Amino acid sequence: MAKLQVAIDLLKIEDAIALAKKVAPYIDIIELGTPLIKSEGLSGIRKMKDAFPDKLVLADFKTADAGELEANMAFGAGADYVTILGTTGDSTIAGAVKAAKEHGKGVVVDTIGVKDRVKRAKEAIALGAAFVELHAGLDEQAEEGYSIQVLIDEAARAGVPVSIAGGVNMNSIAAVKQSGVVVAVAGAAIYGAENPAEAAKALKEILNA
Ligand SMILES: O=C(CO)[C@H](O)[C@H](O)COP(=O)(O)O
Repeated sequence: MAKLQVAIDLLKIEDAIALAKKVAPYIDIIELGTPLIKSEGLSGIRKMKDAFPDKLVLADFKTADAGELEANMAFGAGADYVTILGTTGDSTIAGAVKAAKEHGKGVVVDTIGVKDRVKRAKEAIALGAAFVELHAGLDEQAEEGYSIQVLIDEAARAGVPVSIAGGVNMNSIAAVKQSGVVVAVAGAAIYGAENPAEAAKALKEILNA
């Protein structure tokens, strides 16, 4: 069954933890978004893990270099997963995987900016990534003509464990599930909802159906 990951793109850890408290019953992975980590630092990861010791916590570092060092920083602060950019060289991913193995944690490779996401996903899994995020970032989503369908089609033919991020919401979640993802990532559809708990519950119900 696909997991539900909430991407928390807020800037204050107190707000992020308050949101996570509302949605936790329906969420498998709590993601500290890149802006949140830049705003709050490693202590934000520690605070989130301390508040939710039974949840998987993902630090969306989007690391571009020094993979082993940065992954060690994330895992040392309590993260269960760290993201590494797929546009980096293989050695950066391999370094992060080495750190993940030492900590018993996982690396997620983020395909933001990658031209051939399916090809890179296969390479990243071969390097030891836990799963690969087929991702259209906030800027790409804002571009004219963007459709999450591209990611859904790629997930269906990837043949390796992938998540989808970039516009997962009530309109797309059924197709996202159908594509065979291991994780569906929802940010604005949850943190921007009038009732985040209801939004997370509704997404989770479709994933579980
Ligand atoms: O990592 C991110 C941006 O780089 C976002 O958290 C991710 O794209 C989620 O997007 P959305 O709010 O559309 O669900």
